[in-house]
Amino acid sequence: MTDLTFLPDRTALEAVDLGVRYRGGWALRDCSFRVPAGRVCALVGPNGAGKSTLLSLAAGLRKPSAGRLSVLGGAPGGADVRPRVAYVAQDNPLYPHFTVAETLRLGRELNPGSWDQAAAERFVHEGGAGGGVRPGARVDSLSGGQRRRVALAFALAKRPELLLLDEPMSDLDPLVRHEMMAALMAQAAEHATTVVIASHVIAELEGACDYLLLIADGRVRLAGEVEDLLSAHRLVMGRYEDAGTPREFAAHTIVEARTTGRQLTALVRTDGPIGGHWEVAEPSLEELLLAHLRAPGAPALVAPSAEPRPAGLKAAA
Ligand SMILES: Nc1ncnc2c1ncn2[C@@H]1O[C@H](COP(=O)(O)OP(=O)(O)OP(=O)(O)O)[C@@H](O)[C@H]1O
Repeated sequence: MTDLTFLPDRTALEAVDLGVRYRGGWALRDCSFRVPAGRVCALVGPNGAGKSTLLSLAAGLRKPSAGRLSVLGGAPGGADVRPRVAYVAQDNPLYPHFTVAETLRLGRELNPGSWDQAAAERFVHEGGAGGGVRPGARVDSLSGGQRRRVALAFALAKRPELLLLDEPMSDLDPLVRHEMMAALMAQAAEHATTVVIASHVIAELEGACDYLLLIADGRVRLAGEVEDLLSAHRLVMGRYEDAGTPREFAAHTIVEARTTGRQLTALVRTDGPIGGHWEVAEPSLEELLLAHLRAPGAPALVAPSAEPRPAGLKAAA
């Protein structure tokens, strides 16, 4: 985990009442949250939740229809913020007629102060199990996974303060996926880069991310330190043959309860002990996320570290 002792109060993303409306309706609605700097934040939610919309707002490619978003304390896409942010969209925007070497040369010219050519080349060419990419290869001759590798190299070599990644591993083979995730984590740790990574692959996020933003239907459902969110919940299991809710659960918030035969499994939000005969454990990240995704009516939980501090937004206004 990144040592944050030297980043006491900085904020990477801060949203207050943020909304984006397309023709078909609201893609994001009343979103308020904060992601402190130096975190590796998982951005999770079902298809159509608004994850890509949020990342494109943070990259300055789209304007909010309501509310405000600040990025590294400034306006998204602003002249002082843009050079400090790298964004890898789902479709790997690269120039198709450039070679890989030309693409990296462009990166160096666009980012003269910060570009790390050695890291870019290492990232692109050192493909384990044949995943490396030749410098002379044209971008439009690359496979989807090879193109993704070049796009990630381009973003990492910029040495951004904030790295926004939209489904970065989706078309990579398992070995390259592993290698890329390790490189991302190394970058985050060495340079205290804030990473916001949208992904549906929870196994990939578990262990890598220390912060979580779960959105569903355009609204924030969970936000905060992964550790805090996990410890605010309990997975409760046991035999239960009665109708209705077990009385021991009455003092707690039930996120989701399911019965299989006589076995009841519930995810409960609690800050106190759960009495009775129940087997109680802290959920895994996957159990926490799946229960919330299956229970869209459960109340939202925004941990104190993820609450926006409106003073921080003045800079972006
Ligand atoms: N350019 C657009 N015009 C109109 N509606 C859009 C546009 N882009 C996204 N939407 C709608 O906004 C909502 C959120 O889309 P978004 O792509 O942000 O979701 P997502 O969480 O990234 O989904 P996925 O996991 O499928 O990539 C969806 O209902 C989508 O149909």
